[in-house]
Amino acid sequence: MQKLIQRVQKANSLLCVGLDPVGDDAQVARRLADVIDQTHEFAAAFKPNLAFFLSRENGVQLLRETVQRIPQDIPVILDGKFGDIASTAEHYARFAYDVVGADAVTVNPYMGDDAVRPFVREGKLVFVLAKTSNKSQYSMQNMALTRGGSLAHGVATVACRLDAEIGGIGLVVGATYPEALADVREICPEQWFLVPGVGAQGGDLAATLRAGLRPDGAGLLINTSRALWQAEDAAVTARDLVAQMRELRAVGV
Ligand SMILES: O=c1ccn([C@@H]2O[C@H](COP(=O)(O)O)[C@@H](O)[C@H]2O)c(=O)[nH]1
Repeated sequence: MQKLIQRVQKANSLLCVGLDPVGDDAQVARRLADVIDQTHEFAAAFKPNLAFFLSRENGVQLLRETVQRIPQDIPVILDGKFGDIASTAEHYARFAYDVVGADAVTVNPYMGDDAVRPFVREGKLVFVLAKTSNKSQYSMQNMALTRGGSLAHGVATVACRLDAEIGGIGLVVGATYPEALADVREICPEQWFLVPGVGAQGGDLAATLRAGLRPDGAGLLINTSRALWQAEDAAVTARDLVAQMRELRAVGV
């Protein structure tokens, strides 16, 4: 958490650079290095997506090398969407933190809080999927709870209660549903949100910041992956995004 706060302040940025590498092995290694080198100045965090590494031979090695290339003061969020019973989750946690060297993970909380707790460690941050950015999320996440509100609201309530109890919990909330983002912010006023969906998925940056920024102008990590991977000049794309964020934060969106 401290590392994240320091990085956000130092870079004056809320940009999370997503690393979803596609292409043949030689291209991918080169492109990963280029994207990291060109964007790290603007990055509040990096988010490698585990699936894109596991789908290639030597993917774990490539992931470790990728994390090692990222400057040490920039948090790395391993987007694995882990979610299994505690005894198994402990092994995922060891993989993410001890093998890969990540500072944070994403976790699917469907199996309950014992699927989340093993990831909580001193200095680490666990982003729990609450309201995702994909179109079909509504079939699960809009389900009405008997006590009122939706399943997404229920998850947010449990996540920030868990944060109050043990600390180190953030939430994943997509940029594609700003009204839902505002609802989750109301339920969890203090927590950090990892917000994917700006870029290829069409999420609106201004609406996202308006809905989710905390009064201190922080609390959001805005992720974009394909838009940077495919960019002709990733540095320019990252710099422009960060410039927009700074402007919007300065005028209090
Ligand atoms: O709700 C979610 C949770 C995670 N993701 C992941 O974020 C990136 C988004 O990539 P873009 O290319 O910027 O669309 C990707 O790794 C997803 O698996 C998400 O999109 N939505």
